[in-house]
Amino acid sequence: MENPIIQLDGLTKIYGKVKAVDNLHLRINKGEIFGLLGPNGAGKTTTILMMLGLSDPDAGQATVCGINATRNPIAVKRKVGYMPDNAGFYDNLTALENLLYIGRLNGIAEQDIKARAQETMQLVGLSDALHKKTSAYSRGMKQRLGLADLLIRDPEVMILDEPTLGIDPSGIRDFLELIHHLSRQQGLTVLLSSHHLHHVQQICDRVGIFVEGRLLMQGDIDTLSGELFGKESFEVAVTVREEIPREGRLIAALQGMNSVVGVQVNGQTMDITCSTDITPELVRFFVQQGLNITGVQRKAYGLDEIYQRFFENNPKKVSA
Ligand SMILES: Nc1ncnc2c1ncn2[C@@H]1O[C@H](COP(=O)(O)OP(=O)(O)OP(=O)(O)O)[C@@H](O)[C@H]1O
Repeated sequence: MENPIIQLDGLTKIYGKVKAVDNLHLRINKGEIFGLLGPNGAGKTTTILMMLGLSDPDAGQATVCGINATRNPIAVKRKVGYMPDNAGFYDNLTALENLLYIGRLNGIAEQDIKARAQETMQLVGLSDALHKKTSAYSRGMKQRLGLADLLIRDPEVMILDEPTLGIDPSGIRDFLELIHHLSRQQGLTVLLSSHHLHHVQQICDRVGIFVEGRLLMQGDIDTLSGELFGKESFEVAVTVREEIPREGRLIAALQGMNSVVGVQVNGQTMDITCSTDITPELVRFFVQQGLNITGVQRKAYGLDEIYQRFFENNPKKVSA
């Protein structure tokens, strides 16, 4: 059900001759995790700054939590936590001291601050490192502390600019799971920008592909995949013990099956492209043919393929 907490209507920002953001319309629902994807210079940061009321649009408007961000930036800042890609802390202070400082700056009552800071550190999995100076924190720990910095202010929306940048691969998954968990547990709306498609894919409910200031596609992964791959949405690789002839009765029968779009033979593996997921029917077919299946793999198109296909279809956008 539609329940937009972020509404961008015709949002436009022009720098000289560059339309950094060009007539952007976007709705993000309460509790949703939305991924803003796009190459460098696409206009992601400019959009975020306008949503926070830190940059004035040349046309259109950004409404966040029902507040016009341009007219009332202070009210928006109370509802929205923003983590830039270079969030910094006072290195000579401990993590707890940093959070207490942020809590005070944000007007949290003195008698509540310590308990709130400790509770928030627990939420982000840093309870054991409360008294460590942030100079000794790894990049992954700093990003968790960055989340704590937002959460202590009890936001309704979190905007995270390239949150996984610089975190080692094993830490990225945990960090994204944490964002997902927090969003679901607290009903938090999350907008995150990223270049890392397969990371984003793990947790985003919907994504938008943003190029040269324009949102060119938006939707969940299945919808985007359907739009770009159409009839070739699924690929099933079936491996059998026997060598498969490249032509003949078997291939013709497969090609005649409903929703099969293409068949390719590679030794003992057949790659079958189809418009619907007919994996069970394919398995049954192979067994009926007396073949010994040793492996079945269904490949659904992910964001990497979606992105690649998008730019194949729109070569002009590659230069962006
Ligand atoms: N203050 C500014 N003055 C002039 N041009 C700017 C300014 N800020 C951004 N731009 C231009 O606007 C366009 C969009 O930039 P923006 O930083 O929003 O992109 P981005 O998608 O966030 O990219 P990145 O991932 O590199 O940060 C770029 O062409 C950039 O050069």
